[in-house]
Amino acid sequence: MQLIKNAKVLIAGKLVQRDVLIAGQKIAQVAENITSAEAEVFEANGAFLTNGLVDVHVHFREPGFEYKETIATGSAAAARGGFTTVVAMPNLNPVPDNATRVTSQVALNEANGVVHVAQYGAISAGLTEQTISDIAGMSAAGAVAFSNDGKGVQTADTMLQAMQAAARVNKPLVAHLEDDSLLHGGVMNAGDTAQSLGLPGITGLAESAQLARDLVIAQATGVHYHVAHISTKTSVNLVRIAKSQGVRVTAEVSPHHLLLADTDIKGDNALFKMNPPLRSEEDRQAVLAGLLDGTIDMVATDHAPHGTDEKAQSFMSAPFGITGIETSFQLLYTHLVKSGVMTLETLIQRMLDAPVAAFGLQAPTQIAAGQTADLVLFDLAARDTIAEADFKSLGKNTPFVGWSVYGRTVATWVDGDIVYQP
Ligand SMILES: NC(=O)N[C@@H](CC(=O)O)C(=O)O
Ligand SMILES: [Zn+2]
Ligand SMILES: [Zn+2]
Repeated sequence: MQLIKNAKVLIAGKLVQRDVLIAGQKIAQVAENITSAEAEVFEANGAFLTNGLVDVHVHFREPGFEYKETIATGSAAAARGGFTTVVAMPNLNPVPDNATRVTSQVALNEANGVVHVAQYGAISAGLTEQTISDIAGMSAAGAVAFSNDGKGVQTADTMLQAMQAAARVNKPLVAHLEDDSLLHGGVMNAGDTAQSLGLPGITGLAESAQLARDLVIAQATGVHYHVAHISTKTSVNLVRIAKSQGVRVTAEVSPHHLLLADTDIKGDNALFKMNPPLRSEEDRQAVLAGLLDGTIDMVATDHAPHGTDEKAQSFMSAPFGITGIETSFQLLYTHLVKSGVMTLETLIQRMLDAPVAAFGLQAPTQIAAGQTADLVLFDLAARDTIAEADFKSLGKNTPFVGWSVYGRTVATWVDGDIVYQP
């Protein structure tokens, strides 16, 4: 048994002192003052205790690209970031695009993850085929949702079939929105910064045109359609309208699209290269407003580790993607909560309750007797400077290195066991 003493938990929007007793994998008791002779005491010193955060969009790279990340390193990074459940994307090699491969991927995640690692199945073979995969078979094999993340679904008929199949198993169909015919080799947001750096731009249309198409098909099929890494003002408006029309749509936004715009890119630095690209300041404000008013349901990091050499290349040739799972809570706590843009309660809703509800995940959202002890303790007063050397992730590719942040992770528990401590 373990006894967490003097934690602060959120009750009706207020931080309230509580002790939490853990027995085995579960919480046994929550009260103002618990004493136990047998339990090992963990002194929380007033740190903030919440259920572990949930990230529905990570890339763990195993199998196929273990030099970028493995399930062990990615999940250790997740634990350090305060996450106890993540959902891993299928852009692997081999791609989990049939029931057999999903079965082995689920087993690999379970064997190597220090947190709960749920798995996406691919919509189509190799992420690019126009014929859809066996969605029902992958669902039975344990896939919790379906996506071709990394690639847009190019034809409406493929999307229609995928949505019909996902609707039949009642699991989310998650869209990486990117119309290849509108890309023209772009590497960053089309705009003044791209102009001045002499780099080819990606317009917001590459995202929003496909989104408009998908929302209409989603309405026709009744599927739960989820927008990955939303990035433009037009997209936010489209989701807002669709919700008002009763379309079953949810959306996620990444920490980097909330905190950065293309105007922050000061030169040819590929640490700022990701897909979708950092957009305009107007877009950034629109996604933030969307997250605040609930049009955008949740934060997801799109943790996308790459090799240091790969990201040291120029903007033209480096791969798209930035890491995020180890820095997201601290960055958003510091720049949204501490700065007064949103409450801690809202941030936790967007990083825990909303993803669990939307994806129907097993993760606990309450600190109460009988609940699974997936917990994280954040010291909201502790200040850190984000440093590469501290990362558990093999990916060091983030432009947030050097940023000053609050909200250090003090400990993370999964199924009652401590899986991270500094
Ligand atoms: N976001 C990215 O820039 N890259 C992701 C793919 C993706 O999420 O589209 C990756 O797998 O590296
Ligand atoms: Zn994507
Ligand atoms: Zn992704």
